[in-house]
Amino acid sequence: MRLDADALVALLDAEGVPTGPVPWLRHPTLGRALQLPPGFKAGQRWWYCAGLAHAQEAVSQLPVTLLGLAPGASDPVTRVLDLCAAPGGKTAQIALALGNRGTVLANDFTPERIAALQGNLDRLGLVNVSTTWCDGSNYPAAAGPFDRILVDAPCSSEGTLRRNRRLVGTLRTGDGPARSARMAARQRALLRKAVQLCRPGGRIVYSTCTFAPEENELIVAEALDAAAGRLTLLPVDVPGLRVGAGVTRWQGRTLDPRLALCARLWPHWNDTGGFFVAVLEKTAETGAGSGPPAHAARRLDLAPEDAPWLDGLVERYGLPDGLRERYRFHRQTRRGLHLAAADHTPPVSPPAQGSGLFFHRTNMRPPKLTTAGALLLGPQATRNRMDLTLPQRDAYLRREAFTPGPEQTRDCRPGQVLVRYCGHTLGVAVLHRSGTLESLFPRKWSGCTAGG
Ligand SMILES: C[S@@+](CC[C@H](N)C(=O)[O-])C[C@H]1O[C@@H](n2cnc3c(N)ncnc32)[C@H](O)[C@@H]1O
Repeated sequence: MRLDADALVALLDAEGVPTGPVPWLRHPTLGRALQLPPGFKAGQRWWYCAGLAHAQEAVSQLPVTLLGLAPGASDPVTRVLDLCAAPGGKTAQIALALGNRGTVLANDFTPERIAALQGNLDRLGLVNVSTTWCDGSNYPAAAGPFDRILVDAPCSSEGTLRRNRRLVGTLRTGDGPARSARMAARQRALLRKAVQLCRPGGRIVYSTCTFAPEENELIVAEALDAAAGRLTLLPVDVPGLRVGAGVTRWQGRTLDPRLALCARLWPHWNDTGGFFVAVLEKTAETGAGSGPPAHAARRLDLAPEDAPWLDGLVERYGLPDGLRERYRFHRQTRRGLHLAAADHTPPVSPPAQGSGLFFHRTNMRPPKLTTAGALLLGPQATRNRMDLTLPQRDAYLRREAFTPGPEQTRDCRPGQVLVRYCGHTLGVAVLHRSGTLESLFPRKWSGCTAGG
């Protein structure tokens, strides 16, 4: 989030949107979360498009809070793998909890879902994430080891029944056990891989949004068995959250009693979706040898021939010196330039789909700062920026052209300018010599056109 909770409450208050606290949800770096009214469509609001905040079901925020991402200096967390990441709500939470620094690898199996994930990361200005496209159960060992791994596994989604009524029909067909068995094979392989990739002393959180023990406790039980005492199940103790114990008897079988430490979230207990979560700590290496080797890092350097692109942007918008110390600028594609956190070190293998944020499109004339780049760098710009009125803001988000007043354009030369509303950057526009302002707000982001 680009706004802290108090500033967001004030903004929502001014728009007549009531909010309440989520008493059990508080993170040392992220602060507190807000409860929005039922059915509220955050994705259509201007502040959402400007990347000021993100909306996510409350219970879905639990796994990341249990990863323990802000431990003391003696146990620094800098490398995190999100093995089943798309569309990226939890990745964003991880990246923000690390203070937009370090290295988060966000992996998924489905390319279209990776594109949605990248869209969320771009909107929120997250520069410490590389995305990878792999079957998580075959994730290359060369990428590890990781301090923390989240396995938010694909599942039969029974816990989403409250907001996904179509599931009722599916559940009535009675093929639940067969579906769970299919899912379980994938979940088992994903958790096994996570155990392999985690460093000794590191932590793995396994979660699903389903109730079936075959997809939950039985998967964790197999991981504990395979680890032969070198994996510890930690209790889930979240003040203010009522948590059910994991099942230890199922279909006439008595299971490992430690499984009671897993957490079941029943919808009627905390007014949330249904959820399952287990927190595992790797106490020593589980396989033969001394553990996964340190990964080979990919270089993210700005080629000398690309430096003028950056200089041009700094000049146009009056950006401060020191950007090169703050970010690693680099070219991943012919389309343009990316930037990543200075200490972001993605591995050579698997190759990243994207590292950091695509900020400057250089394959067009004139080149263009992307909207994601504008949202990130805009607050540091000192010229060629323009403040919009409320009707102009909505016209801009609807990609409509309009003519701003002379007092609005005083600070701007014709060409590309940054547009802002209430001090928050919205994106890029072209100020024509005729005085017309042409919106360059991306069509694919215009779920936001309702304004409000
Ligand atoms: C529950 S969703 C993840 C939700 C995500 N963590 C979030 O918070 O937005 C499960 C994801 O796992 C992905 N998936 C399924 N099988 C996979 C596999 N073998 N390897 C990696 N990802 C997989 C699916 O494409 C899906 O995006």
